[in-house]
Amino acid sequence: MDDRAAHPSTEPTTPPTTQSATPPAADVTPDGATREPAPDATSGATREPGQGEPATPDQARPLGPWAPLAPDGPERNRLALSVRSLVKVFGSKVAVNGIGLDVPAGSFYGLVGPNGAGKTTTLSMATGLLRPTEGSVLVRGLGVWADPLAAKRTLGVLPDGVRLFDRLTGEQLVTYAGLLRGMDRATVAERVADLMTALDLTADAGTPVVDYSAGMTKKISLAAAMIHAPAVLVLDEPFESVDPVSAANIRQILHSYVDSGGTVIVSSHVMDLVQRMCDHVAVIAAGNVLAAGTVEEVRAGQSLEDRFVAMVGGRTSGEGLSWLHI
Ligand SMILES: Nc1ncnc2c1ncn2[C@@H]1O[C@H](COP(=O)(O)OP(=O)(O)OP(=O)(O)O)[C@@H](O)[C@H]1O
Repeated sequence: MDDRAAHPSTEPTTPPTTQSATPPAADVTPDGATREPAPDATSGATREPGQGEPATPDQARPLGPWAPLAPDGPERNRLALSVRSLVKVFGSKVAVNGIGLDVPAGSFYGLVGPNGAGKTTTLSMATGLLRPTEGSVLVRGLGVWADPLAAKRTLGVLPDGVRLFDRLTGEQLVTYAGLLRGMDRATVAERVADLMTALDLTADAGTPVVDYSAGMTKKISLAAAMIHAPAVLVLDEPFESVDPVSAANIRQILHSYVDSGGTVIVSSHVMDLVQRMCDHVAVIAAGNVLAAGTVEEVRAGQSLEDRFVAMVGGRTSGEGLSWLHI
């Protein structure tokens, strides 16, 4: 079944993304607020502890203390994420080469690209985990690097390859993430129980995360990213190592979240999954956006996988490995 058909996006179609010549964002330090951000238990990044009133989980209306963005407002207010001329250089390596992306609010947005394309680097800069060499990022109109505390309040992030406080149990880790977000203990306890059930982790709630399998670790990280019901979820490879039943449950949770007005940005290598699950997609290769828009626009009548291979190239015949043939 086509997941998207069952869960249509709440946002009108937008034209394919174009690069922009917007000048780089100022290299601004946190905005002079009197409170220092607390270390983040789940990602090692800094996050702001104070939050608005926690909301009651309710799939019929927005989950968090954020209002849906007005579909008829100015363009920057209709975008959950807006990336302009983003560059990241590591020594002599240009990992991200002037990327521009517009993610409509209320969309389920896929980011695809070959290994080393720059997806993780882009998402890390978009969520304030990695400082860009150049460029600007707005989350719901708030500058991630100009106004990091305000921008990060609206984000839930599942980073790739970032250490967790894995001596905590799964339950403790997610509880800690909720408390860092300034939520009250009763609400945190309620949501932790809900998340453990939804992600099939209840039986392992008391197990240290260091003893979790790769898939369980992915799921507990996802729970920590969702506990405060953020407006925008940025998930780097959320389905990697996750079993098919858990993956279906997670997809259902994410679709309900999008239906309620939330935005999901997800990176994945599984084209079929992205085609079925997402309503928008961007193809990245060698630090550049090759195509971006609705899934229908980007795949242009082909399967997303065929379109991806045609755009990205790099297929080899496997010749030269004759020694492997038995
Ligand atoms: N800290 C770093 N120092 C040096 N080079 C880096 C660093 N992080 C990433 N790179 C390089 O930047 C490029 C993009 O890496 P990135 O992890 O963003 O790719 P990706 O698209 O997420 O890849 P994959 O699909 O394999 O996860 C790669 O060539 C990588 O080697």
